[in-house]
Amino acid sequence: MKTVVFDLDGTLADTSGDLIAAANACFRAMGAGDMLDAKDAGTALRGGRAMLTLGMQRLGRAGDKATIDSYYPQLLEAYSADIDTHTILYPGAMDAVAALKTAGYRVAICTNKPEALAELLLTRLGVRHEFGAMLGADSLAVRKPDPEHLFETARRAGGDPAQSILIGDSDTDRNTARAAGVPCVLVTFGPSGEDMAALEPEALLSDFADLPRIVTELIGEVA
Ligand SMILES: O=C(O)COP(=O)(O)O
Ligand SMILES: [Mg+2]
Repeated sequence: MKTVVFDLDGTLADTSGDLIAAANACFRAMGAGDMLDAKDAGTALRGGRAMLTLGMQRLGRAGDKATIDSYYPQLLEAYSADIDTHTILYPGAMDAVAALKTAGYRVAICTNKPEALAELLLTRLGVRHEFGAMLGADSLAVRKPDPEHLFETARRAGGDPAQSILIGDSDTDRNTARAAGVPCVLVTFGPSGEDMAALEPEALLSDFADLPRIVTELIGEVA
């Protein structure tokens, strides 16, 4: 069974606002001010450690890995307390998911967000039940860019891993798909949109309305 596997942050949802707020709560707890703002959305979509690392650089403490490690749990706690205040699904994302399911594809999510947070966010957004499987960063012993994370996501959705496709927004997603030997579609509507073409995905996606057609072109129709 052919499976369309989606990344979450920066692909299905713009989570950057709530992620930045959670990171700033940590910097305030350190006695610093808000170190990140909306212009740091690209860093936010790479996850909590990326945001803490950038803020510590701005504080002139770039090498302070111990502080980053010690504040990471606090960041996750702040984030889970306010996970869907600013977060929105990208326009047309769920219409594309519905169209893919109607066409017979399995749909699933493979994210490097911790599984419990991804579950919470998808449930709050009211869309968890739309996906046949959802694997997070800690669901397996490996995570993206290890291709097994993608393969196991497809399997748990009832799909054939070799007949999957990954829709993502980052070099991690691109590298995962390449290691898996499956096509990759990268979205261009996020903050790093103009950099996506340089990663040479099999297709670029600027509007979710185009996704069903692109998927069929790349992995074929469901028989
Ligand atoms: O939180 C991260 O590291 C990124 O999450 P993603 O894999 O859904 O983009
Ligand atoms: Mg992403």
